[in-house]
Amino acid sequence: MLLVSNLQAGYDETMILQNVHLELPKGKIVGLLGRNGVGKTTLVKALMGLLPVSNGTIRFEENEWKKERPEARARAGMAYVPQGREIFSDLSIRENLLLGMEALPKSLRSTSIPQEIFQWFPVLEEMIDRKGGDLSGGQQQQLAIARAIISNPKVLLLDEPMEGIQPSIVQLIQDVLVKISSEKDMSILLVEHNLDAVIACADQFYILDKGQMVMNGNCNDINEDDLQRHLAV
Ligand SMILES: Nc1ncnc2c1ncn2[C@@H]1O[C@H](COP(=O)(O)OP(=O)(O)OP(=O)(O)O)[C@@H](O)[C@H]1O
Repeated sequence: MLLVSNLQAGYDETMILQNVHLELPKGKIVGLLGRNGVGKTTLVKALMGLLPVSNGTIRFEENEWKKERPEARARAGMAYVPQGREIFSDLSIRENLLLGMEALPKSLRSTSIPQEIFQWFPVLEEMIDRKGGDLSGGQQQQLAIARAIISNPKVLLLDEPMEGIQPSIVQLIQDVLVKISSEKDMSILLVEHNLDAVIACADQFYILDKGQMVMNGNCNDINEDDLQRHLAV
């Protein structure tokens, strides 16, 4: 679905990512782990077209992404939930969700919110007219994910969705991710610090260290000692 080869990207003169390889198969959840500042967000931004790529390739289905803008990537089926969520605080849950449908072609847009969104995240229906800024952190994160998946993307990029969220909501988000990846055949890249969250819901994992992929594999075969070597601060 998404294949990254030899990717090099960074900010102005500072290269952060070096020869990065990553494969996100259709309908699978891939965890991207790494310590603070190793380049996880930089990679996600490069995939979404928010940062230029200096070298290497990003293939999405049959296309090679080069200079396509984020809006074009969104229309083609990529959705992104940035770290810190970035929901619209002054808009209601309903208005935030309706804005999420803007990524769909006009002919597919609806004026009503698909019921499945509320089956996954019931609290959003209960509080539908409440402003985004008046929600708890966990409720805002549910809204941010719901807004991203409302357009039925093929690929969902999530940057640390469990950060600062209480355990019961972490569990709910993990369960929803597993459900939508299998029911909708959605490919999910889950950027995480938290190894337990990746083990709980991902199929495969990658570890980034100082801008390079140092380890990857299947979550069923994780050797936690090896992983901790790369993740310990
Ligand atoms: N806009 C920017 N301009 C210059 N350097 C930046 C910019 N944003 C990030 N960096 C640097 O790029 C490096 C990688 O940052 P990045 O945010 O990708 O790491 P990360 O792995 O996502 O970290 P965290 O887990 O803390 O979010 C860091 O050294 C950071 O200081």
